[in-house]
Amino acid sequence: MGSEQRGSGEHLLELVDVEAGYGRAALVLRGLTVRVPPASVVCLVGPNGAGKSTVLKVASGMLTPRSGRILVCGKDVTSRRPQQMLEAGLSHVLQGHSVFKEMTVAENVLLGAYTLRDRSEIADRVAYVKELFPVVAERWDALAGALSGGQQKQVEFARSLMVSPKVVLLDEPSMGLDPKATETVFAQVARMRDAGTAVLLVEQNARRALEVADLGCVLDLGRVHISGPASDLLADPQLGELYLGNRRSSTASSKTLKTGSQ
Ligand SMILES: Nc1ncnc2c1ncn2[C@@H]1O[C@H](COP(=O)(O)OP(=O)(O)OP(=O)(O)O)[C@@H](O)[C@H]1O
Repeated sequence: MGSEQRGSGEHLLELVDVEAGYGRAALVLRGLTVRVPPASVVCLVGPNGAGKSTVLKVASGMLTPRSGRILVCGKDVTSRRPQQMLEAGLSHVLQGHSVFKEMTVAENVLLGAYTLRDRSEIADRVAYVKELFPVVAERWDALAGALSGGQQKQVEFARSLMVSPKVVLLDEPSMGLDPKATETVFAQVARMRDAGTAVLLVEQNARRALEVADLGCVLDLGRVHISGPASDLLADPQLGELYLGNRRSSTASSKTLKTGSQ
């Protein structure tokens, strides 16, 4: 087994040489390796259909890989079911809006605690998410449907944090939001990271997401095409033109970018 296939234990989450697809259709992920270090935001960018959301589905157990390994803190959790992945420390915030609009903010957030039995632990987590997301505290008893799209997204973040995950998997959190709400959501992603929860982030808004991220991976055709510090991806003129909508760019800093996996 090569070093690429062994878990280092230094990362919270590792997907190593993962191949995955849907049913009998062709593979979507073709030997992909992505690693999430502690207290970091790792952003996956790339063209439509590259397999970004599929990476998150594999990590949360919604899709079983055909080969490769998934490790959480060095422990092999490959092929576990969604609830077991949640228990291992991986919490998935799906694309689109998943709040229950006819329920209160409190009820929505507490749904994230359904696996917890200890009342004092639940109370501690409620206090934690209320502090992290002030709007959750302010609108605790309101119907979730009465909140704006950006506020509802923060309710989803709060729900995902109730189980004290090691890594939150965020799929397109800015989708459908106006620019102001998008800014709030990205600021909250940074706050989650700063408060100690690592984030694996998929975003169409690649430039803004890389500004928040520590590391970036450019996916293409189910593999990591380039990876490195997010600031270097942002500064790379070729990547800027191909993936970030730059017309032209001034600085090239490709020396810290790696072709392939992190
Ligand atoms: N449930 C599914 N069943 C069959 N094929 C699927 C399913 N979900 C995704 N795919 C296919 O897998 C490929 C990768 O999709 P995925 O959603 O992971 O890409 P993506 O990089 O997140 O794209 P986008 O930026 O458009 O969201 C696409 O060809 C897509 O059609």
